[in-house]
This record gives sequence, structure tokens and C-alpha cells, in this order.
Amino acid sequence: MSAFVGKYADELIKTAKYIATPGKGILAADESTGTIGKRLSSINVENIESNRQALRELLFTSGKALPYLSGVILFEETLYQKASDGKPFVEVLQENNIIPGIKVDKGVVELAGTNGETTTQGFDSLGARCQQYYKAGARFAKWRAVLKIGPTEPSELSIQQNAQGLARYAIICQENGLVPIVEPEILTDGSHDIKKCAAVTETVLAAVYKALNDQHVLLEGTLLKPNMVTPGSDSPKVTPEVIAEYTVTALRRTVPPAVPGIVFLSGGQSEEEATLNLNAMNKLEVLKPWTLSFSFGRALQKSTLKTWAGKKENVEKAQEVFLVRCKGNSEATLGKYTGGGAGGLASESLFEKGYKY
Ligand SMILES: O=P(O)(O)OC[C@H]1O[C@](O)(COP(=O)(O)O)[C@@H](O)[C@@H]1O
Repeated sequence: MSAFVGKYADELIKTAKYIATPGKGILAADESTGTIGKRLSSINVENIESNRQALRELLFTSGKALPYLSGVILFEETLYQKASDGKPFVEVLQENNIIPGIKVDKGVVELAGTNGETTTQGFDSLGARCQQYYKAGARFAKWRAVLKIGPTEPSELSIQQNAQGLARYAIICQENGLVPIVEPEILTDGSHDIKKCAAVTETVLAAVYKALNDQHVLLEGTLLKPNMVTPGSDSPKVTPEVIAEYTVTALRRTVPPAVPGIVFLSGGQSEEEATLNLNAMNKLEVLKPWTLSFSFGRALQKSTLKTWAGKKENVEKAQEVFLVRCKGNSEATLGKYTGGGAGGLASESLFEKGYKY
């Protein structure tokens, strides 16, 4: 048997296909409590539940921005939260044809004997948690594996452990009705050139798809969330066209056409950079058997967060800023983004060296 065909197979395929609809993408609003704390402290807002709820409400009730989204990834706390009118966030999203998703990993721990490489935790009662999340309305999940580029990194151990982990997570999700987003993030830290990033990305993705096949994962019911192929953060920048060329080449060499969509992470790029890079990829005239879209966290929220600054009176203005990013990224999925909607805020780099999520 190659792919596992459980009772959810048709639904998984339909869900993944819908999320990958051209013109739409994913808002990654699944920051764990620690990560959202860092985002909130950047605007001097305390990391308490009411403030986390207020930020998420601002995003999920951004009326005009919502048609550009097909999915939103939530943290467990948010999955069970309500808008201030009492309506569960899950319903708010569903009413706008947005599929709720859920982060199911529990962060990373160091792999002993490596130079700071990591593996992702979260297998304890994962199947049972997926069942509960499905009941609560989630239809897809996310698990983030993190790899880094160094003189001897990523090590074979890290590549194998993370590929196996992603594959095991993916099949558990599928057995319980959730479309797994497979996220092997290769960090941009380092002084390597774009060719090195391309080579590592290809090696990692090849290992991930071998592991997914070994675990009988139904690729049609999955999505990939990769890094874009870029030079290291300490190397000179290159144009979006060059990034597009290298990224699409790496993906064409490793990601089977059965995968309906590839939704990039933004990984510390500025909002404008991330949108321009996505746009350049969609403009490339080569065969792309999957849709190329976004699953941005920071690159969708940064200028919105700054504009909001934790104040009720800024909510409307912040939602307008969010609309600009969502619309721009939607256009980028069609290769039709002309740029410029960014203003000053959206061009600020979001990269932090050695950033710990
Ligand atoms: O450390 P955490 O809380 O898991 O968060 C990692 C974040 O990285 C992402 O996977 C990608 O986000 P970016 O687009 O900001 O790189 C988000 O989905 C998630 O919120």
C-alpha cells in the first residue's frame, strides 16, 4: 500500500485543495504564548489573555481582508476563545469561508551531541488532541520543524529526525481528519550564499518526502510550508527574481505534483520583501504543479500590530493596514502584485539574529 486511505481521505483532499485556492492564503496566528509575548512586548502590551484575545479579534473581524484568506492557524487557547460579542472565533472564521487550523507541536528541544540543532516535541496524545481539535472545528494542523545551516549543519541526524517527526505527525493528523501542514523551516541565520540554501533545502525536502511516503501519508491531503530559498542573513541581498528562480527550482526538484499547495513562511523577511518574493515566484514561467501561496505570521501582522499598539481607538486603522497586506499577498499568489502598498512600516526587516521563537 502506498498512501493510507482512511475514512477522512475525501475530506482531507477537499480541505487541502480549498486552502490552496489561488488568490487566497493562510494567516499564521498560532504564536504560542511565549512567542506572542515577544510580539506584544514590542508594542508595550502585556501578555495576558485579554490582550491576546483582542489582537486575534482585530485580525479575525477584519471584514474586507477576510476574502483573501482560506485558512487561519490558531494556538490552542485561541481555538476555544470567543469574540467580544460572544461568538466563538471558530464560527467567526467559518462564516467567512476561512478554515480554522491548529498548531499541534509543542516547540523544539536540542538534539544531544549537536551544535544547537533541534527536534520538535508534541507526540504525547497527539491523536487524541487531533480528535478534540476536529470536534472543535479545526480541519488542518501545523507542526514546525527547525533546521539550521552551519559548517556541518544540518547534520544527517537532524535531517532524519525532523523528517521522521514531520511524517509521523502528518499521518496521525490524517487518521484524525486534519490536513497536516508540513513545515520544515531552514533558518536564514548565517553568511552562506543562496546556492548553499538551495542545496540544503533540496536535501531536506527530499528527506521529508521520502519519510512521508514511508509513513503512507496521502500527499493530496497535505500542504507544505517551506522557507523561501535566500542568501544567509549575513550575506548580501539578492533580487526577488533570483530568490524566485532558486526557490521554485528547489521545489520542482523535490515536491511531488500530488501536493496541492505550497504556503511559504516569512521567516523574518519584511512584509514587503515577502510579498515581492512570492509575486516573483508566481510570475516565473515554468511548470508549477502546485499553487504557491502564503502562510505568513510576522509578514502579515507586523505593521498591523504596530498600528494597533494595543489601543481600541486604533483597531479600525490597524484593520485597514491588515487589509493592505492580505490584498497584496493575494495578488502575489497570482503574480499580479505591483508593490507600493507598503508604506514605511512594511519595509522594516523583521529578522532577529539567533531568534528563539
Ligand atoms: O514558536 P512558535 O510559537 O511555534 O511560532 C512560530 C511561528 O512561525 C510560523 O510557523 C511562521 O511564521 P513567520 O511567517 O513569522 O516566519 C508561524 O506559523 C508561527 O507562529
